[in-house]
Amino acid sequence: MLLIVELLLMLIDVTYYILRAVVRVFFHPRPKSVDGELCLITGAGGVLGRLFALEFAKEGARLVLWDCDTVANERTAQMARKQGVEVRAYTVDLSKRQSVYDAAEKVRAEVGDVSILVNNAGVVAGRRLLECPDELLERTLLVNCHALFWTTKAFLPQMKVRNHGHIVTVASALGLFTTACVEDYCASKFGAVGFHESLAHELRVENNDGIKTTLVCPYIVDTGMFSGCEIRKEIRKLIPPLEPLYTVQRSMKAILADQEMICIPRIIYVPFIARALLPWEANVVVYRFMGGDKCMLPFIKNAETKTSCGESQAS
Ligand SMILES: NC(=O)C1=CN([C@@H]2O[C@H](COP(=O)(O)OP(=O)(O)OC[C@H]3O[C@@H](n4cnc5c(N)ncnc54)[C@H](OP(=O)(O)O)[C@@H]3O)[C@@H](O)[C@H]2O)C=CC1
Ligand SMILES: CC1=C(/C=C/C(C)=C/C=C/C(C)=C/C=O)C(C)(C)CCC1
Repeated sequence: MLLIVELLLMLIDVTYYILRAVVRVFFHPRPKSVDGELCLITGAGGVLGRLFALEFAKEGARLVLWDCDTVANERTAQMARKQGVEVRAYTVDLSKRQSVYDAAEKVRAEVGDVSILVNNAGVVAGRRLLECPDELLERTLLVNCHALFWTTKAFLPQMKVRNHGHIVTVASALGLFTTACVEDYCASKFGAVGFHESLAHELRVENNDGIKTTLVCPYIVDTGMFSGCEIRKEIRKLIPPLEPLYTVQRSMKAILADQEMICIPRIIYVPFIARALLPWEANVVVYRFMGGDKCMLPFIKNAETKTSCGESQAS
């Protein structure tokens, strides 16, 4: 009897959450305030990181900016200060666990407890697997995936004490489905998605419901990180690369609405669902038709591969 009652209650909840998600497509819930919150953004010297910093500054958040590129990070800090908020910039190499823990200790001592963590930094090797130095492949995993563990371990304890906070993971559409020649990147972003989801479950199971999580999965963004990557011409018109500002503004809407996940644009949910529903070969023929199978070839050909922390190296 109890089982049947619980089953019915569960079905009512499922229906409620589906309807709520549909309604929220048309009517956005009121955004929460982050005024005065301490927000840490990784990769803040990069394109999306800088825009996240400026958007959070607009909302009145105090900022802690992390990047391995000191000059670019400081530039972001200067731009954000113009919005009248307190900003501290730190040079951190996210591929080194100790660098993350040391910087986190400094932040706690010099600024205070972080309540919003935006894990945004990311890299890609941009070479064919068999031609890529092991260190470059390893770096992708360290920065895009392992660093999430260290930043979260560093800042979650203080969020738990107050049962208040927000952890944002900037993953990728390539954390939900895959394409050729970006094995390092897909593995790291699938890892990021798995990490994020498990953490979200843990927070609920432990009743830390004041700590919110948001997973951001964008399609190609015009930041230069994947320059050359393109799909079939006719389909490109339907799904063009995203504008960086649009991507960050859509992400901000989701974050401020405490939305658990966002695919940008929404059409990206389709290949994500198709990957799970269709046989592998069926997905392959769709990818081939849309030019999704070879979309990275011009990118890896083109790529002047960046090595860790601002240096450059021709491929
Ligand atoms: N651009 C795109 O098409 C998409 C991007 N994304 C994700 O969005 C996020 C931001 O990307 P985007 O703004 O385009 O990329 P950028 O390269 O512009 O920014 C990434 C920033 O992270 C920094 N960074 C790299 N390695 C480290 C490290 N070891 N320690 C500290 N900082 C580091 C980079 O520094 P440096 O320049 O010195 O390497 C750079 O400033 C990434 O996670 C990316 O995977 C998701 C979907 C699509
Ligand atoms: C594979 C594939 C596609 C192309 C996806 C691309 C090109 C994704 C690029 C994502 C990037 C660059 C993410 C960075 O984090 C389509 C045509 C959408 C649908 C069919 C399957």
